[in-house]
Amino acid sequence: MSRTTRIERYRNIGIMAHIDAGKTTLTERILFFTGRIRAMGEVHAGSTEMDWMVQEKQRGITITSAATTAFWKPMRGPFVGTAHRINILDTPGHVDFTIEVERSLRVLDGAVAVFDASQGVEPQSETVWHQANRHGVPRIAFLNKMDKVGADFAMSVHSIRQRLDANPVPVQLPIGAGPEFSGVVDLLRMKAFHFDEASGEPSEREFPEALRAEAEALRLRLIEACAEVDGTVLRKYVEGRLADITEEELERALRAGTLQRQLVPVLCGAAFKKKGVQMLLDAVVNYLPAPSDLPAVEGVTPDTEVQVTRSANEEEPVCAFVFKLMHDKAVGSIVFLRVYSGTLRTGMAVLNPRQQRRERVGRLMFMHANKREEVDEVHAGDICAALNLRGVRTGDTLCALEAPVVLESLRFPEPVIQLAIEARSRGEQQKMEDGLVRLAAEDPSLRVVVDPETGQQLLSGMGELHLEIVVDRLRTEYGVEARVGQPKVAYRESLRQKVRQDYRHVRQTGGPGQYAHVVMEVGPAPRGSGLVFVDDTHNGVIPKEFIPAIEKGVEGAMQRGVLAGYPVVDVEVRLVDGSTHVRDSTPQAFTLAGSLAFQEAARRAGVRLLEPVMDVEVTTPEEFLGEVLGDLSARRGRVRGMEGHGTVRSVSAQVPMASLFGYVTSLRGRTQGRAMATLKLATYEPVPDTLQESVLEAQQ
Ligand SMILES: Nc1nc2c(ncn2[C@@H]2O[C@H](COP(=O)(O)OP(=O)(O)OP(=O)(O)O)[C@@H](O)[C@H]2O)c(=O)[nH]1
Repeated sequence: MSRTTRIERYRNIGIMAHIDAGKTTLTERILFFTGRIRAMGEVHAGSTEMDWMVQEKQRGITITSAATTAFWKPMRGPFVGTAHRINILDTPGHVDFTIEVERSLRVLDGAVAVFDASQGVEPQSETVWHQANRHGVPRIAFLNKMDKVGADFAMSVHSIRQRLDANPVPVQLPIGAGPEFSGVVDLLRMKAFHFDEASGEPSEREFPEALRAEAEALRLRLIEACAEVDGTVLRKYVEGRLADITEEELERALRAGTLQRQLVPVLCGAAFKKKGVQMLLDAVVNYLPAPSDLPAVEGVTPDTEVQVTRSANEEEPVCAFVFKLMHDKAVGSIVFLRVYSGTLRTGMAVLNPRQQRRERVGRLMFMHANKREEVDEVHAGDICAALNLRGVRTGDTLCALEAPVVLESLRFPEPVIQLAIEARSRGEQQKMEDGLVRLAAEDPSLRVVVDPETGQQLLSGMGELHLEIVVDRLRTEYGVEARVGQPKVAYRESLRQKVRQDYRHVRQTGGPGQYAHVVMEVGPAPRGSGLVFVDDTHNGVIPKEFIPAIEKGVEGAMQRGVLAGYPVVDVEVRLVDGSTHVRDSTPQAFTLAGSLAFQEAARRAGVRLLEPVMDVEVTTPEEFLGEVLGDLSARRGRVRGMEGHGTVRSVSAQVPMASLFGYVTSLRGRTQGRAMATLKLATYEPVPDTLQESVLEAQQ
């Protein structure tokens, strides 16, 4: 079966937004209008198609980004009447699930940024927006909830410009706002459309003269933005021939400007009322890129690390990226793939260079929320799922055997909190371990290690909600009722100063002996550098084959921690001297020597704890501002900024994670549920010495 839709007619998009801006509702409406589902699910009733995991239904928030496919024929614009395949990745808005956003942004080609038109840009939208900038994702903006009291189109556009430092270009102007919201003016065509109350269907109506001046002004702004990217529009604009500028020219310029990320077309509507959704679909096709519009992806060859590219073409050797794993009771492990080049067929052998494994491609399918459509092959541009790829991990590349390539992996966020859990019985122990292995494979922002002292499993993750959901999934999906400790801060350890360490590991108790001797300088390295290991030995005092063994030993010791079992970070180790024994020196002996030498050095250098410090953004009604500020300072918080419009204030502060447990709940309590907060990792800072003592005592 060859491909059914040409690659130029693909749009791989994500829908990104602040919690509650209406992503899930919008996605449901898109699926409705594109004919994939008949009855629209309502988020409240817990019956939507995309939010299908049990926890999602209970919590009404989107945890997993599900992928789904829809077909759309634009009603206007350059592609009018041609069927386009839109692959949609739903992305959660909660900051605890940033890995989900990150992996979606990694594989999608364009995005719709949804905002609540009564709020404008909210803190979480800023985070996601910057993530999208980092990935170079072209965007269009949808100002949702225009029907809500307080909806303000101009304020929202302004906040996109101010807070996101973007270039928003309205292509529509709403007719009415709040309960009076009834339609839009299309600024390219200068025509007015009315949305049917029941069906949301747009139909042309008489131009509202009261909006004429505002519409003209916005159209001029649109033309100016287009003139910056398109020569023809520029010429006509400069010559004052505004009336000669055609709809086609504006469409072309808007598309080019969006693809080059010079501008962001802005549309509006009310997803809940089905208003504006079809026009948004037109804009997705008209302004967002097809895979073939984008530069070829870059990767490196596995051994020689030579740069190579793969373009969105099915004749090229196959290359696909694993962006997500999911475990399914019925079919086992589901691997989500974005195919960048070539064709992947059932039964074909492919290479996974990072794991140095060959894999045979099993069943292939397209996903629609939790339903599946099996296919024999998938092509460049597709987003699909594959079964029975056993050795695969998130961030891996799958490629043709004869043309190996590794694409850049995903960035995994740092965990900030830790939770000890324990099975209630021996019988459950194994079940719990299996469950955790699977959950950690699905979610690379979850780390699981065994505490060597207590034998408990230690989970670390992005926040309280994140770990709460993991424990919940253990119960519902794996039937394990675990005993759960209090959440704790995921500290790190770092060295205070540089020391020289001479370490000789000698063992001669019958049988073959062990001998390894290393001399190294061990000290702190700049933030974020992990382990910098330098071999500075001369004249082969330590043969080259033992060097990686020493590094491995150091790495292991860093992972285990020296002071209180937290990983040691940012270390420079300079191996300067050493010696070997003809018979008794082995890689194992050198690994041990590396590990013990590091531990000894770290103890002498002194270790201090680093604590995660979070960026906290609180949005609160003005009347609670004093209360919120007082509470933040009691939590060792530093307020960094305050702004606000109307009676709402937003405060940004940095607060140590250690004093943030239960913050969101307590904030709600203090403000009658009216203030909201988002937390994300800002940095790691040394714990004050006086506090370090008490943290360590509490550990005992
Ligand atoms: N007034 C109004 N409410 C809307 C509109 N769209 C969505 N909502 C409501 O806003 C709330 C949040 O909608 P969701 O679709 O769950 O938002 P979300 O962004 O997907 O939320 P998360 O999945 O938790 O990130 C729900 O109560 C919706 O009914 C709209 O156009 N107008």
